[in-house]
Amino acid sequence: MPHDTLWLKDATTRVQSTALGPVAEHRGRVEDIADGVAMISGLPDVRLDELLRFDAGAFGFAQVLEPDRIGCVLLDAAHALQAGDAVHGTGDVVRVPVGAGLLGRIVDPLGRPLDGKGPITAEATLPIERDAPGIIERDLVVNPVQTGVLVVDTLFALGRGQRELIIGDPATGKTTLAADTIIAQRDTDMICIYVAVGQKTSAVRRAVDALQTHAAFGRCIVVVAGPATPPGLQWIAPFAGMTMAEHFRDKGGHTLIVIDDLSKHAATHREIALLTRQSPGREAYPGDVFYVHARLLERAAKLSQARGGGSLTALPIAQTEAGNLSAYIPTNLISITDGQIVLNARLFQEGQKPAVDVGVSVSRVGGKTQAPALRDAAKSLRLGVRARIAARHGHILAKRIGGHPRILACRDDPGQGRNQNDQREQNGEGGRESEPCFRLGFFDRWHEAASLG
Ligand SMILES: Nc1ncnc2c1ncn2[C@@H]1O[C@H](COP(=O)(O)OP(=O)(O)OP(=O)(O)O)[C@@H](O)[C@H]1O
Repeated sequence: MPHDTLWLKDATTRVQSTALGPVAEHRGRVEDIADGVAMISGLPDVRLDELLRFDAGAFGFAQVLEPDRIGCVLLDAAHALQAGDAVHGTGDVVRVPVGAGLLGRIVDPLGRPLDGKGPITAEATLPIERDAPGIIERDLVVNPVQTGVLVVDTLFALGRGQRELIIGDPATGKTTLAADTIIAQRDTDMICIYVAVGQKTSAVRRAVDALQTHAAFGRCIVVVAGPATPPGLQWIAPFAGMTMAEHFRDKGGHTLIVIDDLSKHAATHREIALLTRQSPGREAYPGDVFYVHARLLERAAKLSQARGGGSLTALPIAQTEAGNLSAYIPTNLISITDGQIVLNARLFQEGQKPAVDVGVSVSRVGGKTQAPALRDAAKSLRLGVRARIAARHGHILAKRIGGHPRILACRDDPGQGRNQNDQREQNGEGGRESEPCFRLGFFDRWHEAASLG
């Protein structure tokens, strides 16, 4: 058959197989745009978290659905957008590339390279929001994660699949502790993901330099959402990092994710919530901030053998102000995680580095990964250190004396201790019992209180 006839046949087949009927398409309209958030009308079928495409080429995702409009969080800079621009729903959610092609790379939360080393070769693209493994799919945390930091590995051991919070005031060595942990994995089968949310570029550079200097970068992925990036990108960064980590975990591998830090992520969540006019709650955070972090960290897990036996260990970082662990976000994160390593600004200033506060740090599951002899030694060491701290700072300890539980307090100042040495008695069960059930005494020195037992 001559060439021109072949072409005609091919073209005819293509035209016949093309649907040329009318196509209905919803086009929304930007009503208002400011500070990385756009309010959009005219897209009634859009679903929560759906990826939206603007005619100018930018993307965002639906964060708030109201009857007549949508709060869309932008993933690109807003300067090319304005009120009146057309918007389309994509029917998809935000996805990130995953796979070994990301190792040794610095990317943004959408997996776009930031290191100038060319495009990423992805094995797949997966949604940033995925369900956490269910109870049947999980296994016990039994394998250790060595951090290379003696005080952590002995007193607050970590296990694969654990979630351990690193918390402390600004510049107390939180990032350094996390970076040391990543460096300690360089000769193991652990893949590490470092997610920097709203961190200064110089701090991220320092962490990356440390990883490169110690030859640990080849097994790492660094996800960076700097303070100058749109709030939407900062918001998705921990979720994107989790998806990248889960890919290796689901193939039976072992991964460690460091999220630096969730206090800044919570602040971004608050900023977006206020801009989309959601009701503020405690400290002006919206009511769902606990759920956001719980559903994120719940994705860290040790999987059962039936699911491949992989693990995802999470080291989220949080910042405190003046050592206040009872602020809203720190208490949320402490209750979500399996323990916390508290870095103390005073210890740091005294030159103790890492400035781990043994008195208030804890690892709730990692002890099971230690050899029994080491676990016992660590327990008595912890108690000894805490007793000394109590003696120095007047902490209160509970103790059973003569069959009755008593609360003992020690004071640094001998005079003050003596003055308050009146034993106050408190009847149990609302005063119905005649025998005193608790006694509160103040003692000058810890050994005085301890000797009562
Ligand atoms: N174990 C350590 N030994 C020596 N120097 C340390 C140690 N830990 C931290 N530092 C130093 O303390 C400074 C602050 O450390 P780092 O950036 O890790 O703190 P951070 O708590 O993460 O700070 P930020 O709150 O700004 O994120 C850095 O200059 C770092 O080099």
